[in-house]
Amino acid sequence: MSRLRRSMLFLPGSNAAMLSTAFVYQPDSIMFDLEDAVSLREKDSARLLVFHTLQLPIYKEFGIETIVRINSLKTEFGLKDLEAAIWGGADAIRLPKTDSAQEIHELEVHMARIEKASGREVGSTKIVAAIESALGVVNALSIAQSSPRLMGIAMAAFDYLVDMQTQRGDGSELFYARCAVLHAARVAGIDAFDAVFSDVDDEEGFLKEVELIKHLGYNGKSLINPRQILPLHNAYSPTQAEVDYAQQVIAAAEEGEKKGLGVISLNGKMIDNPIINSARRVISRYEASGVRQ
Ligand SMILES: CC(=O)SCCNC(=O)CCNC(=O)[C@H](O)C(C)(C)COP(=O)(O)OP(=O)(O)OC[C@H]1O[C@@H](n2cnc3c(N)ncnc32)[C@H](O)[C@@H]1OP(=O)(O)O
Ligand SMILES: O=C([O-])CC(=O)C(=O)O
Ligand SMILES: [Mg+2]
Repeated sequence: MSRLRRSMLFLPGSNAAMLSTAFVYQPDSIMFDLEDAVSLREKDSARLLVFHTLQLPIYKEFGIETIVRINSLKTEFGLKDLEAAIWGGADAIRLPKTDSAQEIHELEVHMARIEKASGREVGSTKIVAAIESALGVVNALSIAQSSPRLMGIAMAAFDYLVDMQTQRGDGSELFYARCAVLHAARVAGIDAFDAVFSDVDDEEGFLKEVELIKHLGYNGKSLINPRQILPLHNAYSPTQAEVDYAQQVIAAAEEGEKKGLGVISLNGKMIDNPIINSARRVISRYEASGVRQ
């Protein structure tokens, strides 16, 4: 199974206390933000802080993937952010407000140059493209297929909903975009991350949203608060009943194969390849993250 990316925890790159302690919460990925969570007057100091934090061995020791959200390359900060992220050793760059594949191609050229200069293997730094506009949603497939560096695309709901001239409601306002981004990711064979849920005190609302995006097929979600990590990981772990059933399916499939049967039956239900593959996915999720508590 590929790397687990259920939780991607955002934190403001200007917040020294959060930067030095966030590993204790053990998200799958941590995202040092240099874009919208950092004020204009803190852009330079935040970049320096993030550069130094990336070099702390503790994030690697905890197996946490490090991602830097840079400012757009159209701003005066973007290129400096990219230099700091790559020289600092970030695993991936999150490009905000990605509207086209062309923007990823421009980013790649700079990344290759900086990797060469810093002695990093060319191509080793990954990209996550954040989709934050109607144009980005319409272009999601070409964005998702634009580079072998892309490890995922992320739905960014705040800016997207402003562009759509609406706001957060019952989820119907995001349904088309969520599906489009997810389909693009699946066609491209990369991960899909859902949007931030901003009311950190509303655990019930958060879990409802997590159930929806998990059911749609998202790999995980961008988060803004450590209190959201455990409930998310737990929701993504299979239940004991799901694990038991998956084990029965795999045992029945192995038995059927020994007997040379193409189609087998378990408790009166037909078991075929899609069901066996889905059972294998449940088992690998269980092996990676345990059973739901
Ligand atoms: C639209 C966008 O662009 S979203 C992406 C950019 N936004 C962000 O990065 C915001 C990140 N999140 C935050 O800054 C904060 O969680 C807030 C402002 C949302 C809420 O802050 P608080 O109410 O102080 O959170 P809370 O009381 O749960 O904090 C508890 C502890 O977790 C820490 N913490 C909170 N959020 C984070 C975080 N994202 N990463 C790491 N640590 C965090 C706090 O520092 C605090 O630590 P302490 O107990 O050692 O003092
Ligand atoms: O990228 C994200 O997940 C958060 C964000 O900027 C947005 O929703 O506009
Ligand atoms: Mg945004």
